[in-house]
Amino acid sequence: MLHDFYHIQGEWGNFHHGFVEILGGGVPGRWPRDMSTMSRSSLLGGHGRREAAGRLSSSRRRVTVSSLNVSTSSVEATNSDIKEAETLVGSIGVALDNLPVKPARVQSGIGLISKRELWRGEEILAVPRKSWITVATVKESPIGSAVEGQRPWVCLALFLLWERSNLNSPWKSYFKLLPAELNSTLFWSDEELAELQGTQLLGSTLSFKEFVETEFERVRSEVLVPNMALFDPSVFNLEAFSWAFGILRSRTFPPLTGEDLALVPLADFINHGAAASDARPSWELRKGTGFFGSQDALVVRAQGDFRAGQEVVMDYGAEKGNGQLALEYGFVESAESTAAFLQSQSRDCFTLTLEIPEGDRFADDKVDIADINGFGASVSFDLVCGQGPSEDMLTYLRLMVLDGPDAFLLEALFRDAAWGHISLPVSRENEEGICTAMLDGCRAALEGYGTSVDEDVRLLAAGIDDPRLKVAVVVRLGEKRVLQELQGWFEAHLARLDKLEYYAERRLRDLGLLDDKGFMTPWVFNE
Ligand SMILES: C[S@@+](CC[C@H](N)C(=O)[O-])C[C@H]1O[C@@H](n2cnc3c(N)ncnc32)[C@H](O)[C@@H]1O
Repeated sequence: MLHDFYHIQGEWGNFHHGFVEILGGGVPGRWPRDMSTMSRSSLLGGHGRREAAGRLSSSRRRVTVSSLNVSTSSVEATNSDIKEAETLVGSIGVALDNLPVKPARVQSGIGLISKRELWRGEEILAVPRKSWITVATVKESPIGSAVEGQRPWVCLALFLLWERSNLNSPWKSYFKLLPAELNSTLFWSDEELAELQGTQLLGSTLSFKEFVETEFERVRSEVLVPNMALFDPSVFNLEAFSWAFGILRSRTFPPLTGEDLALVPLADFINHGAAASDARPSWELRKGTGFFGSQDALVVRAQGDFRAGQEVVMDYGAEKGNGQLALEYGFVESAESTAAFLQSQSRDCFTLTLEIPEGDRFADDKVDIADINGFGASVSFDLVCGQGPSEDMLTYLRLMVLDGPDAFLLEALFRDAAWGHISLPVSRENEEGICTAMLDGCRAALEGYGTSVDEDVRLLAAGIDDPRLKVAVVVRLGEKRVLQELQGWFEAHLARLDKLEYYAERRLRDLGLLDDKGFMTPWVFNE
């Protein structure tokens, strides 16, 4: 089953839950089922490089991706793009002169530059609802009745394709400024994707492609074919639909997502950057009172302090790893230099999906215990460098491998307390079991990559000119670093199994039958 626009994530899925909850389809990272086949998504399937189709303005910029250092990107926003952006600001009812920011050419295409010093939390612009592109906008358009009942993102995608050829469109300037080519991995050629061999990003990318293709087929039969007079097949084709999907994924932010999905011209010129220090979202909805024409507005707030002349940036998602940035936006974040990059691992991510095997003889009890504690038969854990496995992940692992003499903890009598009991080591066998499972899984995953950590480090140090190749190297290196660290953690854990206290000792101690040094108390001894 395919899921909604914002939860289309495979099991990267919630590489922030949901990176690809596209469900189904051999996405790497699912343990134990795919332990041996992890990270071996097929590259077959003819996903050639796609040009955004349809009637595109010839003045379209090609936005290329930054890579190692987001500020090194080679992007071509022309002076006429900036003029167009200024026209756009006027056309959406915002007075450019009153704004503390202005559109400008920056290394990531068009961006916003501050005209004066800005403080964290300060409002930098507000775009009134009437200038947004929403489902309501689509409903009122000539294609409104044809898209009735479709999901918000589908409505908006079709509207984008419809409206960009409308010479009288109130968003004419906006459409001229949308990039014709996107760098999301969704638009990479087979050759480029081959550089992602073994990565979760490859799995997620292929899941995205499949999702978009399946959706397009459905939309074609439900909307396009029955309304041929409205939808010219040369404009409303898969390539164009994929482009529209890519535009929506890369230019919409909370809170205007899901049912409230909206494109907000001007607000979406803000680029991603590390200067953002405020955890609060940059996009904020201001409800209008209705009095004196006051209407809802999308307010963009500064997430950090900015000097005059500095580019104002926001964080597209502190929880997003480089793989997710590459998939959704076509760039990765890292430090200024290779050396600094190798130090910084904040965007290195790997999403591990664990599941209780259906064939486990205690599967029903285990799933029941997982359910009671807010987990399911399968759970995704986002792993990042420097943090080690979470307590929940260790507990879930212990539950997964619980067997033999420890299985009494699965009995109905213990149902409510079981999670608490297994949140600490249960037995040496159980703890060894989780280490072995994880070490096997890590090894299999690492073997699935086309290159080693050392090879990637050498490539980066030598300098990579091709921005997409850099993205690939940064992502695959990041995933491997997380896996290696995890491997190190479980190796060390395995070595300390003799020093851990297990369930049986804990019980005796709780009952006062074991002293602090682990010896039986005399009372027991005398028994
Ligand atoms: C919301 S738009 C921002 C406006 C965009 N720069 C433009 O020219 O229209 C998001 C897109 O901008 C680009 N972008 C944003 N931040 C970036 C960064 N830090 N490095 C490289 N590209 C970035 C990516 O192409 C991304 O998909």
